[in-house]
Amino acid sequence: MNLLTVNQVGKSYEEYRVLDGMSLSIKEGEIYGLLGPNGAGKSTLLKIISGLLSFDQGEVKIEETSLLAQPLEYKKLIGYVPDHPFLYNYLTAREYLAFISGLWGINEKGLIEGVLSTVRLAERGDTLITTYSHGMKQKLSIAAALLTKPRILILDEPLTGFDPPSAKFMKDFLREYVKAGNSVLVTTHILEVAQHFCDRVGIIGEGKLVQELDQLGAFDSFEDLVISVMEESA
Ligand SMILES: Nc1ncnc2c1ncn2[C@@H]1O[C@H](COP(=O)(O)OP(=O)(O)OP(=O)(O)O)[C@@H](O)[C@H]1O
Repeated sequence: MNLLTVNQVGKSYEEYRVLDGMSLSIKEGEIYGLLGPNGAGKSTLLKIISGLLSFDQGEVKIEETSLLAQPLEYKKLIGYVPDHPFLYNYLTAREYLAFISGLWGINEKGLIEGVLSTVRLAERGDTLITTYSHGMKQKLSIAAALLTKPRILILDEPLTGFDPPSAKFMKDFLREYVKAGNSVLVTTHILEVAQHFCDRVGIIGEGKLVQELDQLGAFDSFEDLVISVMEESA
């Protein structure tokens, strides 16, 4: 069953048409990787799907909840983790999560401790964010995204800058998350991550999806294939 549907989305930055007839569906329980050359529009699409950027045409929905028609309900169903998360450095993790919960109007006992321990930050929850490493900031950003119990997590380059234990933690965490009937959408330039971590990938070119691939483990020359698709659509 499709959890996320992007239908014929178009987006221009002034004269420049970044997305033009972009359509994409992500199934329940799936980790979907979005690939494409620099400047293809991956981050733009992620921001549109996350409800952070307006678009000129088309529609986006999670199951039957429409981004345009029911923005607040829609945004609770989605958790966005940017590559460089914006955090308040002079708050502690617990204070930051309390602040974000307040913005959503959430006051659920145990929720903050739950998300902190999910990302294994409970022990450092009372230290200032400014003292955190890149990986810890990413984990905190995920914890914040989990506060609304979203059905889809959207992550821009999620494994960049992680040490091997943190990268493994992140992959295991996301695999468990989709097993519970949720979905994950990631962008990555690392084709090994795309092939061995994602269930399916889509390649963007000329503002739309030019190819989707599944059963990724079966490809002997995945890298060559992806590069040739990108070059053909450049
Ligand atoms: N706010 C903006 N105003 C004008 N142009 C923008 C803006 N944001 C992005 N662009 C342009 O839109 C195009 C797509 O950018 P985007 O960041 O979505 O690409 P990307 O596929 O994520 O690239 P990368 O792989 O390099 O991260 C680029 O040409 C970029 O310069």
